[in-house]
Amino acid sequence: MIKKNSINPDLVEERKKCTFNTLELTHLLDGGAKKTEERKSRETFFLEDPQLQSKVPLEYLSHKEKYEEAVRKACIIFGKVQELQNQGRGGMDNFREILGGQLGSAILKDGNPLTLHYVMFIPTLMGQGTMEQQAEWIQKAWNCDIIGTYAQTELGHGTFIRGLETTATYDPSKEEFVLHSPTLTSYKWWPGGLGHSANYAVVLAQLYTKGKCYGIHPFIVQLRDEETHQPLPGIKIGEIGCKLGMNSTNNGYLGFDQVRIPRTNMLMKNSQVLSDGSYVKSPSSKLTYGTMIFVRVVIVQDAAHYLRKAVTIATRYSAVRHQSQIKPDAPEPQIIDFVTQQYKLFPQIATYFAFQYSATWLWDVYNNVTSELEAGQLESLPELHAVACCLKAVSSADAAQGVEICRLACGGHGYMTSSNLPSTYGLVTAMCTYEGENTVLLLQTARFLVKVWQNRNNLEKFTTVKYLGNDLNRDRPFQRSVEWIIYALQQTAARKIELANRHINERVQKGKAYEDAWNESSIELVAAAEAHCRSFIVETFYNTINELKVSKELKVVLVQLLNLYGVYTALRLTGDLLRFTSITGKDIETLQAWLEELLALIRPNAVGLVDSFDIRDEVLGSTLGAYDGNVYERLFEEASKSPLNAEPVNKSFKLYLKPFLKANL
Ligand SMILES: CCCCCCCCCCCCCCCCCC(=O)SCCNC(=O)CCNC(=O)[C@H](O)C(C)(C)COP(=O)(O)OP(=O)(O)OC[C@H]1O[C@@H](n2cnc3c(N)ncnc32)[C@H](O)[C@@H]1OP(=O)(O)O
Ligand SMILES: Cc1cc2nc3c(=O)[nH]c(=O)nc-3n(C[C@H](O)[C@H](O)[C@H](O)COP(=O)(O)OP(=O)(O)OC[C@H]3O[C@@H](n4cnc5c(N)ncnc54)[C@H](O)[C@@H]3O)c2cc1C
Repeated sequence: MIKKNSINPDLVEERKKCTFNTLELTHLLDGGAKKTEERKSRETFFLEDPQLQSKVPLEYLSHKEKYEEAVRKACIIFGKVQELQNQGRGGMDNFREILGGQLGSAILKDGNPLTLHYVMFIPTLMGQGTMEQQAEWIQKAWNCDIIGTYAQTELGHGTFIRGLETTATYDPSKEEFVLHSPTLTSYKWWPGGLGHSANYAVVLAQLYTKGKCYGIHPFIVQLRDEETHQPLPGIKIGEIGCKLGMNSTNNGYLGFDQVRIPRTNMLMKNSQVLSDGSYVKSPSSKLTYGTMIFVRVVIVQDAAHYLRKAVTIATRYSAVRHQSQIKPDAPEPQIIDFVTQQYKLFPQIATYFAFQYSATWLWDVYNNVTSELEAGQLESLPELHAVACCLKAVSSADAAQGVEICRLACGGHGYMTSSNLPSTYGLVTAMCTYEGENTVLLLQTARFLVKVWQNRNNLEKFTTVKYLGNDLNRDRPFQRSVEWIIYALQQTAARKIELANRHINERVQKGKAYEDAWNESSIELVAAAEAHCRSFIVETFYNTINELKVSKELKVVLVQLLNLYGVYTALRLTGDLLRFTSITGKDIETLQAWLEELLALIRPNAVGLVDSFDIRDEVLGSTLGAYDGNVYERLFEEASKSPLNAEPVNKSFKLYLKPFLKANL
């Protein structure tokens, strides 16, 4: 039914209006023309493989069938990844695309049961294993001779990992650890792939040796027989059931009944238990948390990718959809011409760019700090932890909200699963919880900020908090510029940190314990961490755009997006700006007028911008967002796949409706 090769005329017109070269932007976002070519070839390699097509839309499968289909595809995908590696075409880009929102969510729409193997099991072996342990385990894991997961969270504790209850007690007579789950709440609960896919796990447990507890440590534990996949003796394992989304990830539970593992299965790069049971301390107890930092860093990139996918769908749909009237007797406009619609969409486009640049910055810093840690230098770890926590929290929260705004922007059709917006929301909103619940992570950033604030005469060693050295009383008069907005956001963040710190101190002076004072001030602390993060994101966007070497035409558009992101952020924080800077009501009107001007300036390039993201139709997976804009034909085609439409009369008519109708005659 879909008219092949026919592009919706509205989209044809939109593409004519574009003022810059979309290919130039595609190359910029990919990191160069060669990278674009490589990405496209990878996409073709995966997306055009007939084995990776699904006959029936996922939504119509049962929970069990979904899982089985996901495992089938996951095995093919990673078989293909190994094929690429053998051809010398392997590398990080493959993994990022295949496990994240860029490509992975196209093939496995509702999560991948093997993700944790690559995203957490292997990185933990690499980051926490000694050289000998790496030699023993990593090759097996890369070859997929074993499949692992990361089992940290328990039924009773996810956030407070010092409170985990699983124990690993050293028995020097046999040189073994005994893993045990002493209570129901100590059962591991949530690890991806744990239910029925993984046969190994890195298990985080409280280490006991010589009668003393040394806190949580990572252990490699075999869960299932390598041949039969039967759970090993003492292992109680299963899947935790249906969730809001990610229903193919096979999140599982796990209990231990006195399970023995060799001493050498404790990952001992940072701390060790010697054969006689003596404990050798790590240079920092927080090195055990290294894998979590890694995943928080990659989540920022993933959040950006999901957001650009959603906004591509909603922008193309808004260019094709006609509804209502702006003037009497005028034809129904494209809904993208309603300014309120532009206000829903264009800030999401700008937000994607903002997150993309922060994600790139964070990835580079993460790699530098990791090299420093390898060399035994720990100085930069607290700042990396603080910035990774707040960027993970703000990007996941804003992306989830942005995807929901895009869904609402598509009206009723956005509510269809075939729009792919509901399931995208399911994937993105999970990010707000996993890998550290967002409020908790913002409080971690606040802890760092308060400490820095208390020692703000000594800011040289930091990168992200230099502004805390500025004189808070030095006012910069309002200007309609991003530079002023950055100043205002930093001023707001600094003031909020100062206030929260002051309120903690006041509470302490009134006799409260510091921890209680902290808890009572925590609403302000979270707000301070968020403000700090927002000022960082705008500043990073600004610095990146200033350094870009691109054509004049593209630069103009990127600066418009930067300005839009800045003014949109500022207007969302109007109350804060009025409170912490000398901005006036009149100045706010100026910002509002600027926002409206920017929406109008971006309007002709909206479709061009999302086209530049160059997301294939299979990756969008949406009836509303395809490149050709044949929305209504696609909606009909998808409706025809409903199993209820396979027969004109459903058996429920005979069974229930007919007798019911008769009874009411
Ligand atoms: C192969 C390539 C792949 C590419 C892939 C690309 C695709 C992406 C796909 C993504 C899919 C991802 C799927 C992942 C699924 C989710 C997995 C999980 O949730 S797993 C489960 C995830 N679970 C969670 O995330 C649990 C969240 N909970 C926690 O992280 C912690 O318990 C806590 C941080 C909240 C508190 O910890 P606690 O020990 O009580 O700490 P205190 O508060 O007492 O602070 C003490 C001191 O420690 C400091 N510090 C703290 N952390 C760190 C750190 N990481 N570091 C350094 N320092 C740190 C802190 O600053 C403080 O310093 P100071 O002030 O004293 O100087
Ligand atoms: C889809 C998904 C996949 C996951 N995959 C894995 C996995 O593979 N491996 C794994 O080990 N875990 C996994 N998890 C678990 C995840 O990491 C935890 O759910 C997460 O860290 C939050 O912990 P929690 O569930 O205990 O929440 P809780 O900490 O109970 O949070 C509940 C509320 O309490 C508040 N709260 C808690 N502590 C504080 C505090 N100190 N200050 C202020 N407020 C606080 C929170 O802000 C929140 O509002 C996954 C979770 C999800 C949803």
